[in-house]
Amino acid sequence: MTAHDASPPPALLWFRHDLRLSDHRALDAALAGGRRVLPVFVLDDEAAGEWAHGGAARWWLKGSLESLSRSLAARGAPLLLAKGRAETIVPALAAAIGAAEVHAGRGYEPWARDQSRRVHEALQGDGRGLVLHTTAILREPHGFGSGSGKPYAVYSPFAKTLLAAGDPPPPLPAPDRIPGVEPPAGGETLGSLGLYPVKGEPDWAKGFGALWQPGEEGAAARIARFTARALGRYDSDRNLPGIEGSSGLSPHLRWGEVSPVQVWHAARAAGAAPGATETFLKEILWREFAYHLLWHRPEMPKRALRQEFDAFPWAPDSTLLEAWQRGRTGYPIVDAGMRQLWQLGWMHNRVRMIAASLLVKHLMQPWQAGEAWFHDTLVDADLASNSASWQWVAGCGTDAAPYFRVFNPVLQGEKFDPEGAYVRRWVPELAKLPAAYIHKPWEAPAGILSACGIRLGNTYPRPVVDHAEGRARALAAFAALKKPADVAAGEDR
Ligand SMILES: Cc1cc2nc3c(=O)[nH]c(=O)nc-3n(C[C@H](O)[C@H](O)[C@H](O)COP(=O)(O)OP(=O)(O)OC[C@H]3O[C@@H](n4cnc5c(N)ncnc54)[C@H](O)[C@@H]3O)c2cc1C
Repeated sequence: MTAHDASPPPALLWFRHDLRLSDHRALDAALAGGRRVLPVFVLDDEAAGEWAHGGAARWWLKGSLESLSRSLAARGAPLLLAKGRAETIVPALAAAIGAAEVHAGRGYEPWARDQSRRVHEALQGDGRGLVLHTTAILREPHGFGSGSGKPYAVYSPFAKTLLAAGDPPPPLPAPDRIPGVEPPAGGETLGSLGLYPVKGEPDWAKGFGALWQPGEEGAAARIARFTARALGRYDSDRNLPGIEGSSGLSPHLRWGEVSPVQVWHAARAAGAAPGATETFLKEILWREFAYHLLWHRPEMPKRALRQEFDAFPWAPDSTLLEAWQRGRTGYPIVDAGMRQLWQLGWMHNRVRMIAASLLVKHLMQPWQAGEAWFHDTLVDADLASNSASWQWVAGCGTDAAPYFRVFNPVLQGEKFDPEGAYVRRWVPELAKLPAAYIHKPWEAPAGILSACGIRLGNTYPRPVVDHAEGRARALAAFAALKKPADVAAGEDR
């Protein structure tokens, strides 16, 4: 027997939502015992169905795959790109290279779970195995529950348990070398995957590159920037959309260019005030909670978790929806957020809450319509966090903001963007308004409006709905579902 014969059979590493080389447990396992590896990414839009990556996500994915391909090639194992059904492609490639095992990160979306099952069955039929690893989250949701053994439905005890469990084990380093195998012929190229640009569509993502650097290096740079500049003031500044007060890590986490374990340890190592670090880690746990919920309530992207909301009298209206999508509601903070989303593929968290609240409460549009728009336009579009957050805002999630708490978009703007810096940047037609009117241009005296070049209803819209009227209508609809006492307890924030 020659030394070559004695080497173990190669392994196939199937990259899914974990487009990195460091702290990658599936990669680590694939390489164990000195195995050679074939790294593969499969674009399987059919499996994802209506949740196939949206436009902004596809822009990101292209950049991320480009970066991953470069890193893999430099280490000796070029990435094979493929397009089609994973349960056909992965077993065929495993057979072609004689792999005994396929290693991959576990998927948590209902469609990704079905996909894992189909790939597993197809491989099993060939006498091969699919080994799934935790690459995207901190704690697997299955078998993890509250004292009574039931899955968590409320965030606080969930977060408390995870914080009490202590820091996760340290992240794994990226391997220096990845011995590859000769890839079978016939893969796709980044261009032939057809992610972006889409033929016949305008180049709507042309502004994205100024802010974002998809890929593992971009993620590391963003962590370094955040821990050096903003983590120490995260407690207060994360709510201010006009400054860089949060990490901007969401798309990097979404695509697994960095793991939550790495983010956790980087935040701890930064040595910021314990309060600020803990507040930040709790946000990472909101993401974790969303995955926990999605695993245990796979209907979450489509159906209200609180069933009484099935009877809510939503009033779908395409004109109102479009005014919201285009940033033309007449509420400056909302319009600024919706335009930031369109131009950068990202929106500040506080403004996501205000904009989402206006859509589902003042405008009475079904939360699923907002969820779908975010899915298509966010570079961090993530089925778990997106659906959990929309249900939270709409009041129909298990641990949601009470429905009667209707955000006042003027007060929210004045509180979190007091000088109007954020509105001035994203709604330039209001840029010259004094701060006193920037969140309520309709209250500005005619002379001021005209001096600022604003003609309400022309250069900038009047509010699509009056706040007090919208709030009253939403509360009345809610009252049909709930006891009046719950409604009376409402407050204007
Ligand atoms: C209606 C609505 C829809 C949303 N859709 C998404 C989505 O599709 N994808 C997404 O990643 N986040 C979503 N969020 C959550 C949140 O707005 C973003 O994660 C955050 O704005 C990202 O900015 P950041 O990285 O600077 O956050 P930071 O404040 O720096 O937080 C650090 C990380 O914690 C996680 N995180 C923070 N807040 C939340 C939260 N409320 N829920 C889940 N994870 C959180 C993110 O991974 C984030 O990168 C949504 C929120 C709302 C209100």
